[in-house]
Amino acid sequence: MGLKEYFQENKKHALLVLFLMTLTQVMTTIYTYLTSPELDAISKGKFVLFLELIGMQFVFGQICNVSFNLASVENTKQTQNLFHSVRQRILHHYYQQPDKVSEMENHLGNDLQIIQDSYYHIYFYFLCDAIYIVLTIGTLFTFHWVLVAFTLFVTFLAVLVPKLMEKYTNKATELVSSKNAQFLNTIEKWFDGLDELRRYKNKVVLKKVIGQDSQKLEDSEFKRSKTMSYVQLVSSIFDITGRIGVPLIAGILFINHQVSLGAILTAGYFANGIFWSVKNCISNYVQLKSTQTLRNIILELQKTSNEEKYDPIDEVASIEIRKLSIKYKHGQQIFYPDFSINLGEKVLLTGDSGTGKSTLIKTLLGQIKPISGEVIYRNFNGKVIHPDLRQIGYLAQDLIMFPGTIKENITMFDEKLNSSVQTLVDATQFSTDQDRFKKGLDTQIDPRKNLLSGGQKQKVVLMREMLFNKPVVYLDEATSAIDQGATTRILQEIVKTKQTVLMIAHNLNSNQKQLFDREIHLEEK
Ligand SMILES: Nc1ncnc2c1ncn2[C@@H]1O[C@H](COP(=O)(O)OP(=O)(O)OP(=O)(O)O)[C@@H](O)[C@H]1O
Repeated sequence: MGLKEYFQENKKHALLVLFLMTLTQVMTTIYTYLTSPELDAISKGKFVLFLELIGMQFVFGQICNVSFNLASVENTKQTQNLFHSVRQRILHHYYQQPDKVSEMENHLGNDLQIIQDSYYHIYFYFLCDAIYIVLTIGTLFTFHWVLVAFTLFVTFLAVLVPKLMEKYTNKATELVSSKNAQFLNTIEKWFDGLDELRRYKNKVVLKKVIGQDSQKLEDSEFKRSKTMSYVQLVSSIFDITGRIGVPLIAGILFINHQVSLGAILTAGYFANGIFWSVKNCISNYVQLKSTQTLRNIILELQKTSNEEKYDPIDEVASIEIRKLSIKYKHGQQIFYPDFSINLGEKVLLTGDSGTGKSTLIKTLLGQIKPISGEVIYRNFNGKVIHPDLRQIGYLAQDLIMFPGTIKENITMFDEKLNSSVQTLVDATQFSTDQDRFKKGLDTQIDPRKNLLSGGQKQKVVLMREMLFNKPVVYLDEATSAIDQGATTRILQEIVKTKQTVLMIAHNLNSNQKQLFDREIHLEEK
């Protein structure tokens, strides 16, 4: 992510910014240059010419002022449009490959802010300075070539510095980003359990872990700014040498009658301008380069969002597991018996706690990779297929609710489905629950607050599942908090469908169990 993307966002607009920048610097150069004929005019007693030159200087100064501010505003507009597109693409990436939320937050917040402040914002001033340096060095030629040679020599030395420091500054910026990600990650993990910490009055542990990561983040920020300061220190040495050197050489040339009196003063102004700009360019270049790794990461995130090719989920005719075993990092190996589930079958999965029921479903969903054996999905011809496992209906034990009304949580915000909701309310016996809320199904839900009871949440998510009627559905304790009567009614609805269903449940009575085609019972091995 860099200048290329900046231009691609809106070429015409980017060119306008470049034009306004160049105009600003041309006007600044002329503005400064006019000091020389002004001084020559006044020293020769030509007062009218002197006034005319002052008038011209005023006009050029104003044009410079207007064009600079316009360029700055237009640059912000272009950058913000680009960032909007980048945010959309990053969101798309995480939508397809849901990694950790804190990682996405870090990219969308902190990393984009670093790129904004240390790249696009800086680039604007970097280019302004670079254009100014080229123009003023060119103008120095009109005085004497020795001035140009000296300026180029000092500039060359000054440019070498950031090249040599690049590796260190880049590393320092990366460190800030990774420490920030770690900090957000810690906050996310610990704040989920905030109520529990309050319950046990354990603020100390929270302060300690957050404090440790915050300190690391602070240290990395300090290290980065220390590295940047060293670069600035070295470039200041060249800055002073250049500013004093140019008027000194111009003075010697004046004594030798090779330049006019006005040239000494103007060359001095130019030297100030050039070396001020060179100093800025160097520290800006270091900042620009320091964001390189980060910009590459953001660029990659935007690229990897291409959809993989999957077989449609409605082609699944059977699900088979063979010699499957799973092992968590610090856990025991779990072995599963071979079995297959055919199209439309309703299978109940039971077993003691910890025998690996939830793990099996996660493996069927491709969320966990087995250490041996395989999960095979086949189509109607018995051919192995690779369906998009994210399209399978899945009710995890942790139910996902969204900020919206109860109805929207059932229809997944698709208003066209509103008319089907009432049938589902009857099928899940949600009407008594619904009556407990003043606004019924239009009650707003805040996922962070427990407005709905466990059973009510399960009914809402079950209604969502029934409404979308996915060909394959995995249910993990989806009715565990629902009363027996409603559970029977819901199961009767589920077994009526054509869906292929695998359901984990431990609290079903024998009548409810009989609704299933068969039961697979897992045992500890
Ligand atoms: N993320 C994890 N990391 C390490 N071990 C895990 C993880 N998740 C589950 N386990 C372990 O794997 C084993 C199987 O867990 P799983 O949740 O699949 O069992 P289960 O049969 O669904 O249990 P329950 O009926 O209590 O929900 C357990 O011993 C558990 O401790």
